[in-house]
Amino acid sequence: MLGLRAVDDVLHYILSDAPIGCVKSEVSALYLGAVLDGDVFAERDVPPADNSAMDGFAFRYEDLLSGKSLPVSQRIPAGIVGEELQEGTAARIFTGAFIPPNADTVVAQEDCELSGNQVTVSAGVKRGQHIRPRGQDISAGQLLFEAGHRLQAADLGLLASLGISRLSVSAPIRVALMSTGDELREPGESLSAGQIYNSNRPMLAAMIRSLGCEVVDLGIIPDNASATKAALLDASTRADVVISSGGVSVGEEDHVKAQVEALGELQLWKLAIKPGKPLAYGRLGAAPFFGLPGNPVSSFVTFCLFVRPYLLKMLGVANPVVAQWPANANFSWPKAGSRQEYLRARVTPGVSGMQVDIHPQQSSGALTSVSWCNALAVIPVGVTLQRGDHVEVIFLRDLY
Ligand SMILES: Nc1nc2c(c(=O)[nH]1)N[C@H]1C(S)=C(S)[C@@H](COP(=O)(O)OP(=O)(O)OC[C@H]3O[C@@H](n4cnc5c(N)ncnc54)[C@H](O)[C@@H]3O)O[C@H]1N2
Ligand code: MOO
Repeated sequence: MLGLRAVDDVLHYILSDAPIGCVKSEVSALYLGAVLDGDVFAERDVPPADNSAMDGFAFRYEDLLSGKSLPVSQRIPAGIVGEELQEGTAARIFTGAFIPPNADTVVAQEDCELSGNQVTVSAGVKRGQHIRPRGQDISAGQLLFEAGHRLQAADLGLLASLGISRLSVSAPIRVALMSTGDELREPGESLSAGQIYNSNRPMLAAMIRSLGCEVVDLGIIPDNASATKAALLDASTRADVVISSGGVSVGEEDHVKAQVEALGELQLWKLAIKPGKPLAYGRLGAAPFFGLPGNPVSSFVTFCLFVRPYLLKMLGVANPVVAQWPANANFSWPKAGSRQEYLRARVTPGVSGMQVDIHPQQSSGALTSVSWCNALAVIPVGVTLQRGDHVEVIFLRDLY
């Protein structure tokens, strides 16, 4: 008998059930969200040589002690290697240019006076100033990333600074996406009476792609047993993971669950969560299956909380579960619920910490609340809140 299961138990169960090691590795051009297959060590120093942090002049510190003007003996733009600096002379130098041998100090041009070819320093100087030393950012041999790290934008820049454009990463997971419902039409099509537009498809597809996975888009599937069965079968042969939305509740028009049971195995159904109670999880042959509830907010929340960490775990990410942060409720929650609630919330900084407001419309059909929010506020089972009470939030920016 499958009852209402607690959110944390379900998360623990599905993550320990996620097939790991089945995703192939491939040497690939690097991209946002790529998951590294092995540790990455630096093979060189960055920057590769001492270089100037300023546009100005490079000197031997000793030559500045007299305060006399010095002749400029060479000009070193970035990209040009200078010659050894002759004693008693200065080098014109630009930001990023390598410091010539024998020079040890740079003075910004604002602190110098140039008269003809003679330069005089007009400010106090410290030995070694304005020089970025070789290896200041990265030293050869340094561990940069551990296996399972997901590349962020700055990581792509960091790897590029080492000359790395390709690495072994987890191959993208193919995720089949089907939207069930006779009432659904795609944007661009005209609507007849009783019909609505398919909002889950672009939303879920975007979230799947934001994880570096590929979408196998099966479009809209009608609400009948044979079409649902055929689509699930097709999906399970073409994809590594199958995701449907809609048709997982208890009505006789809800065919997904029965067909998953007929074709494979239903391992979980019905969670103590709001929105998203009828989430289904199981297997279609080798392919894991997630049946997300049709209500758009329920689809969004269950994808973020369960499917996202599951796909990341399959990709090899070590800690796929998103963090919850402490904040202060700027609302009251007088009625304790029997399901853990994920309220669409907006978190703003305040003098006494993060302040959390909730959207006035918390219906699981109201996507405006998701567009409006920057966080989900987590209200555990049986909890009531007064304004000012501690509440935990999940930031949406951590989910993409
Ligand atoms: N008698 C009961 N009825 C319902 C229960 C229940 O326990 N007993 N649970 C409710 C809860 S909670 C949810 S959540 C929904 C989930 O139902 P389904 O997953 O079967 O979803 P559908 O019935 O197909 O659709 C629900 C709702 O969402 C709209 N929808 C569906 N797909 C899309 C889409 N791709 N884009 C936009 N909107 C979509 C659909 O038209 C319905 O309005 O069940 C409750 N019922
Ligand atoms: O669990 Mo449902 O998603 O509340 O509407």
